[in-house]
Amino acid sequence: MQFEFRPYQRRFRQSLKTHYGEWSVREGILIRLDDRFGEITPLEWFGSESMQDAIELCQSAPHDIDLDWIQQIPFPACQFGFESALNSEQFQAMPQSALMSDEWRSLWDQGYRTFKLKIAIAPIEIEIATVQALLDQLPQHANLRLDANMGLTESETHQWLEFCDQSRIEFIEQPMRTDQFETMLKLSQMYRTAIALDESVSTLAQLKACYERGWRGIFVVKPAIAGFPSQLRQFCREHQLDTVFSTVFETEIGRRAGLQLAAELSQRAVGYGTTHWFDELNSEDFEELWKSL
Ligand SMILES: O=C(O)CCC(=O)c1ccccc1C(=O)O
Ligand SMILES: [Mg+2]
Repeated sequence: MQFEFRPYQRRFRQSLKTHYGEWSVREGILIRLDDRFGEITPLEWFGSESMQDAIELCQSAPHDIDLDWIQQIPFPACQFGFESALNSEQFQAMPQSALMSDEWRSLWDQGYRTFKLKIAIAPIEIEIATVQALLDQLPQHANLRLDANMGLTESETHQWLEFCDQSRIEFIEQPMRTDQFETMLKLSQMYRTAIALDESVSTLAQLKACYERGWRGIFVVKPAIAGFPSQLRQFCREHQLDTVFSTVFETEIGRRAGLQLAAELSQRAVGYGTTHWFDELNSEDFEELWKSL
């Protein structure tokens, strides 16, 4: 197969604020194998390879690539990009969760019924009050998820879970650091509100390790950084994992491949409602995306 690649940069309409700080430009790589497309979107702070690693891998690739070469790729975001290019089929629509910016109403009008809010950015009392105010406004049948990106202490996590148990929150995502696994496991058994692991399970190897250590709560799966889709599919099926599939801000190319896996493997609304965060590279036509770079 003839291989080509094109790096891209995509600016957020407004920077995304998380516990890690602000994110203003997404960098990735579109790849092409004959007439099939794939996408590489590293997320180094989640433990994937860096953008530099991915570029170097693409630069060192032969012009004519075969399956053996693809199977030897050592990096998870590259594994996803190449293998999903081989297998790009059609995808099925799934209910989507919108990553909230300021306004939920326009997202509601676009059809979203599940929303996700980043927390652990401001002091906890302020954030709990904000979430309460939001719940007071949202229609009863809306779902709300909270994502702390590892930013809470154990006592703050208790505080949030107590609040969530009194309200209607679907889950809290990655409340604490990955080295606090045992504490999160204990907390997941103490409250009605579920905990979803995200940073703890960003690659398939980590996901397997958390399963083996006893995690039976929700697993956030970011297929674009999880490694070979074929291996991910096999593990999720074998163990009937309760999963939420989630974007790392791919273009439509990586996103379709992720949604296709989600439709096969997950029951929950997918965390791919993020197109409102970008003005550029929003086309749904792969050829057009490719040509624009
Ligand atoms: O999962 C979603 O609903 C939206 C995507 C999201 O929050 C995200 C996007 C890029 C990197 C990290 C994260 C995250 O879940 O922490
Ligand atoms: Mg998360």
